[in-house]
Amino acid sequence: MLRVAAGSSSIRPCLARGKGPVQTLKTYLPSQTTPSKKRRTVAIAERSTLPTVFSRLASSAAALSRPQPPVTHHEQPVHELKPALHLPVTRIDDRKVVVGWDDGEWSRYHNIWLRDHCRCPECFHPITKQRLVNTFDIPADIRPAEVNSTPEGLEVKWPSSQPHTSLYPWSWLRETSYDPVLVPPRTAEKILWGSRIQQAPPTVLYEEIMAGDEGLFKWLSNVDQFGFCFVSGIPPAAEATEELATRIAFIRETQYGKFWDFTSDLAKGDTAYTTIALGAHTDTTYFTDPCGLQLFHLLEHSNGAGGATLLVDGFYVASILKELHPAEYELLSSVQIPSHAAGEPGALFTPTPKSGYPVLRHQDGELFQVRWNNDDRSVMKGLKPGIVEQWYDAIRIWHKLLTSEDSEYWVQLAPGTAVLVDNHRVLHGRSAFTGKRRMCGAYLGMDEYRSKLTVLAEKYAPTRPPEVSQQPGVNRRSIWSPLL
Ligand SMILES: C[N+](C)(C)CCCC[C@H](N)C(=O)O
Ligand SMILES: O=C(O)CCC(=O)C(=O)O
Repeated sequence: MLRVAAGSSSIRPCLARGKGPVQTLKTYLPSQTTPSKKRRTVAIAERSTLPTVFSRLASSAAALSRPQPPVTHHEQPVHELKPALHLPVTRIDDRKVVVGWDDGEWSRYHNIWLRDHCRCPECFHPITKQRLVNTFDIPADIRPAEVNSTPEGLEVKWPSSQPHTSLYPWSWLRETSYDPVLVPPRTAEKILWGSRIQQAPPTVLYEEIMAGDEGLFKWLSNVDQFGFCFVSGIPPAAEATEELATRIAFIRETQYGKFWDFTSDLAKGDTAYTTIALGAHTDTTYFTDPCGLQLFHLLEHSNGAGGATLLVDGFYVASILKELHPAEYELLSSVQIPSHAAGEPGALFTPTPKSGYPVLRHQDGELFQVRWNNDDRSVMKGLKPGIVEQWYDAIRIWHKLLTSEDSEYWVQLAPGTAVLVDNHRVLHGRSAFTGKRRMCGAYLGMDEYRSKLTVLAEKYAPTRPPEVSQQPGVNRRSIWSPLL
């Protein structure tokens, strides 16, 4: 879900309608064989505690006109309307098991898929959450000997040649249903912003973060929503800043070192180590996997001026480009950009593939990464001749939007306040400066950041209680966690 922060753009009216650029979640269209989705009403008062209880229509002719699945031995024939615990209808259907839900949906699970996803302690390690069953020992044509709907879930008895009983909780089956997809992937709400974010930039107190995981969760949740978050009240020292960074995860070491403390002395072969202005960019575009987070803390700036920090929400600017210049958006989403870091004699970094990656990267139609550093861009050898000028037109429009007054958020950092930036979304830069300026900080890996946020969210914002109680002595994480 994308939302545009208040007053963020002159074109807001066209964005405001849908509360900003709204993600279009794929909508599943059931196959012809799927019975009507008309809701079945609950005929019997008693309902199980199961999150989804299949209930059967008792009387409406409309329901009976619908093709009914064959009655199996555990279904209550419609004429017997005695109170009973109603569970999802299940049946073996050649190479699949079919589950009928109380909302009229039907899910189909391939037999091989079910056997491969058994989570009993023999098949799935309860502590390490790793698969133990040998997928390749499962006969390709495996077929259940029996399926039963039980209050705990779908019970599958596998044939005597492979004797085994599996149990799949109903809500796990619903969550993982792929034919059809019943629960679309959850994406955290992103709040897109322009220059007016300066009125209320996300900020967390250093002491709150250092005091415990709740403060850390608040900090990272802000980064997840806004793409950046300030930390105020930090002791103006490199040591405290490094300690702050490692609250998230181990620091990602690069050719610039682990924790960096830099100034304009060209100690490293990069213009960051000079006094020149740096336009809005994301870092390490020359890595196959650009660094995930970047922490900046200005420790000193004396005898000079300038050196202001620039932040631009790449997702916000991309949403405007998509709205106003769809053809250029498409070019920035497809043309690969090669990149390099060649300022150190002992290193020459380029990504794999060497042809690089587009500025705007998508998964299932959703923008998930912005990669843009025009200074580090290599020779555009891969451009098709027929689109060279269009591509330059596209990056010119992109640059114009990035550098518009509406997009740029300028802030003068000072000792004691750091900023943590999602380097896959928010571009940063700085104005030229004079005098002695000392900046420290660190890179963190995207996977390490997402892991920490996920673990904190399990504790402070669980999406649902663990499906089944844990085996004693194992870690708190459910073997049925939707995150696995
Ligand atoms: C942050 N630190 C000063 C260590 C290095 C900056 C490197 C910047 C480089 N041009 C890039 O975009 O990756
Ligand atoms: O010096 C700064 O404020 C930022 C430098 C920069 O853009 C970088 O290190 O990537």
